[in-house]
Formats: sequence, C-alpha cells, structure tokens
Amino acid sequence: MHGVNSSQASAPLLCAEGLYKHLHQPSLAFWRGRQSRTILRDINLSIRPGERIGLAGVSGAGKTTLLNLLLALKGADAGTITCQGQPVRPASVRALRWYRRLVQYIPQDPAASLDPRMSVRDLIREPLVRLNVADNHARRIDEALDRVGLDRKFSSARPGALSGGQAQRVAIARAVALRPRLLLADEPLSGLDLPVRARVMQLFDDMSRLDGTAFLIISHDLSVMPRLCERTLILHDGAIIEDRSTAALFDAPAHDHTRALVRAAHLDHAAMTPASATVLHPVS
Ligand SMILES: Nc1ncnc2c1ncn2[C@@H]1O[C@H](COP(=O)(O)OP(=O)(O)OP(=O)(O)O)[C@@H](O)[C@H]1O
Repeated sequence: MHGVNSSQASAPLLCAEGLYKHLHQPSLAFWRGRQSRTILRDINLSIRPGERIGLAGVSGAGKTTLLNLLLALKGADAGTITCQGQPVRPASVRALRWYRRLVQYIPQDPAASLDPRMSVRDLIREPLVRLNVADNHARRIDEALDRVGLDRKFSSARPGALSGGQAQRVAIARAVALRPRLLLADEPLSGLDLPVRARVMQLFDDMSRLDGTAFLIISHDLSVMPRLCERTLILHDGAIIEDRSTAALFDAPAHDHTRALVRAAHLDHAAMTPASATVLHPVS
C-alpha cells in the first residue's frame, strides 16, 4: 500500500490558508507614488504526512515567493500558515528552530549552497549543530550518507571535488540527517544525469513510503511530476488554478494554461526517452 493512502486520514502537517503577497514598487510616473501588485492570491494548501505534492508553474508564476512564505523567510500580507497546528511566520533563528527541524529545504543549485571550505561530513553536521539536535551526530551523518547513496569515503571530500550529482546528494543528505517531516525541494532533478535522477526519485519514494516524509516538489517542468508526485498544483499568475491528482491533471487538464504545460511536458519527455517509451505514466 502506498504511504499516502494510509496517511490520508491523518491530520495535515502543513496548512496554508488564504495567503496573499503584494509587491510594492515605486511607480515610473512619480506623481502616482508607489504601486502595488499582487503576486500571490488566496493560496490554500494542505500537506499530509507522506504526501508528495508537485507545485508547477511557468517562470514568474510565484513559486519562489510561495516557497519563501512556506519557509518563513518572508511574511504573508494576509492569511496563515500552520505546522502541526502551530503558527509559522518569520521570527528569530531560535524561535524557528522547531520548524526548521520539521521542514527542510533542498535548494535548486546545491553546488552553490555548499560552503567550499567544509568537508562533506562537516556540511552534514552543521544543521544538526545549528538546530541543537540532541542525538549522536556521527550516526546521523553516516545514516544520511547511506540514505542518499554516497560512499562514506566521500565524507572528507570538499564540494569542489564532487560531481554535480554528488553535490546534489550532499545537499539532500544535509536535510535528511535532520529526519524532517516535510521536504521542500526546488527543481530537485534539474541538472542531474539520468542515473542520478533515478536515484533521487527512488530516495524520495522510500522516504515518503517508509518514513512518512512529505514532499513539496517545485518545478517549472511538469514532466517530472508523474513520477514524483501523486498530486500536482498549478500556480498561474499568483493563484493555484489546479489542485488534483497528477493522473487526473494529465488525463484531463481543466485550464488552457495547464493543457499547454501538459503538452510541453509530453514533448520534453519524448525528447528524453527512447521512442518505445514515449508515453508519460502518471503515478497511480
Ligand atoms: N523582489 C522583487 N522585485 C520585483 N518583482 C518581484 C520580486 N520578487 C518577485 N517579483 C515578481 O513576482 C512574480 C513572482 O515571482 P517568483 O520569483 O515568485 O516566480 P517564480 O514562479 O519563482 O519564477 P522563476 O521560476 O523564474 O523563479 C514575478 O512577476 C516577479 O517578477
């Protein structure tokens, strides 16, 4: 049985209700003063343990802005975010420790996010120390390396000595070592070659099925969603225009905008796949 089926009855881990974000910019016409533009409107989202949800949208749709709100890096102008029933909003590092232990982020460009002076082992240890995790750090580090399939011989290597795929796995290991309940992953497969992609997908599968870790996977590319996510949200011009099972979304997109994204995903997929296997198979 898939993890999400058993988790559907459980309480949401993260809830966003009625989120709005406005951007205030000086007008080019000085007599008009500052102009306000709404970049997120009425965002409602709930993520349950073990769920893997995709958030797709073209460039400028508002994905990064929403990610920043969910990570409590920025505050919403209206609406609320709660995690396990507790309010989430920007606060001091100390006040947000509980949230950072539960909700972790995998950045889009892992190589750039890793301090080049630190060893792999120290890079994985750093969040455990910063977030005051009271456990055997050496064991957690080894466990995380094993989990992402990175040989322990790499633990003394510096990021400069790693390939892009290995750096991606170190970035994931940093998050995994905290045993988070939710991972927010920004374009987690971009720039990875096919074997490493398969490995990362398998890891996400295992974490959601075996540990009940939830995922919000952000991508401008819809073609990654059928394999990774059972539910997909489409963000368009700051609003969620679809929130459905990925299979239903691919079978019968409700909006013209989604239809165009699905068409593009099929073209991308066909370009990357042998001719005998050009049909996208949404997860059931
Ligand atoms: N600091 C800012 N100054 C000006 N405009 C901004 C700023 N932050 C966001 N925006 C605008 O808000 C909208 C949403 O941007 P956002 O970066 O969230 O989109 P996105 O979906 O993440 O795009 P991408 O995939 O290109 O990163 C865009 O129109 C963007 O130009």
